[in-house]
Amino acid sequence: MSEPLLHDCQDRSIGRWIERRTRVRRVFGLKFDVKVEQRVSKVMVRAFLLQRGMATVVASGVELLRQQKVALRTVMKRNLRNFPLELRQEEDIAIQNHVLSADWFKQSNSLCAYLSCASLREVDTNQIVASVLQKSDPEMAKELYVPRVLDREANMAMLHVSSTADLTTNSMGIVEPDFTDSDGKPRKSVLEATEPVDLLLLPGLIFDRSGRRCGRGGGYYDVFLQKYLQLVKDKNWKQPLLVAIAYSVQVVEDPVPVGETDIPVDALVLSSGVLPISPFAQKHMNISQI
Ligand SMILES: Nc1nc2c(c(=O)[nH]1)N(C=O)[C@@H](CNc1ccc(C(=O)N[C@@H](CCC(=O)O)C(=O)O)cc1)CN2
Ligand SMILES: Nc1ncnc2c1ncn2[C@@H]1O[C@H](COP(=O)(O)OP(=O)(O)OP(=O)(O)O)[C@@H](O)[C@H]1O
Repeated sequence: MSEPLLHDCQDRSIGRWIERRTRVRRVFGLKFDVKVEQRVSKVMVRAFLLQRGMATVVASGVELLRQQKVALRTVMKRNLRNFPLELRQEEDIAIQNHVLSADWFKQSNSLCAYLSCASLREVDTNQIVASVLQKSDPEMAKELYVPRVLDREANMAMLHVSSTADLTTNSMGIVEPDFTDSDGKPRKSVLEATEPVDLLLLPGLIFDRSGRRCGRGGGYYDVFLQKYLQLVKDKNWKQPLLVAIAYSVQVVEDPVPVGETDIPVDALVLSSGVLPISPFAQKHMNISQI
């Protein structure tokens, strides 16, 4: 077998670590002619090999998919850490403006949105959440549901909030609502609601232009979406629009590896504009593709 050369890799993700210096390294018993500016960790090499189907690790099916995702997440978290703050802030503003000015957003009556966590380098949702909760502009007045983790088994609720006073930061640094409102009444939950939601704004770590999504590995959104889409089917409700918002660096060229439980998004909102992907999005978002 010819030995793969790490410096052949032109991926934006891995290319960052390539420089003019050449030296030979042994990783997983293979000899690599590597040009590195930083220490190449085993997980980087594994990501590179897995991406090219050259994995020396014996794994198949579900386990291979899990390893591919772990490797991709490691690379993407590093890319996000290296993404300059000023660019990130510019994209935060542009992305939220695209959402706030879109007809599909203005016309929605209810939505689920995540509450962004700065230390996780998630696309900021504060302007969107503030606009919805402000209630002074009738076009922006909407019912808002936000996630609340229930357990470590990937279960999460989407609970109704009507004010930022309803929110507190949990031990993981994620802002969440209490289970009860200020009157001590249980909050309305999307999975027990009598009305459908129109729109879901989803977080994620890695996306491709076909709408494949890879999250942080908890499975919380995949499980929630599976339950909610089943409810929609059972109740004969209208389909919600699944929209992910992402920084430019989070959209990769190669297909994101996915399994049967991964639910694709209908559209992406990037700093460059809205990218409708599914026929449903093409029909309802009413804009030309970017
Ligand atoms: N803002 C926000 N809220 C959310 C999610 C999310 O992704 N973003 N979730 C979506 O599922 C659920 C919570 N799931 C989470 C899963 C992982 C981590 C996290 O901190 N992950 C670290 C690694 C931690 C570790 O490996 O021990 C990381 O990704 O760096 C946080 C929340 C519900 N609420
Ligand atoms: N609908 C589901 N039912 C049961 N288990 C699931 C479901 N969806 C995902 N899982 C499990 O959850 C774990 C994490 O899944 P995955 O890596 O796809 O999460 P993720 O997409 O990164 O996270 P998230 O959905 O929270 O953004 C996997 O073990 C997966 O099998």
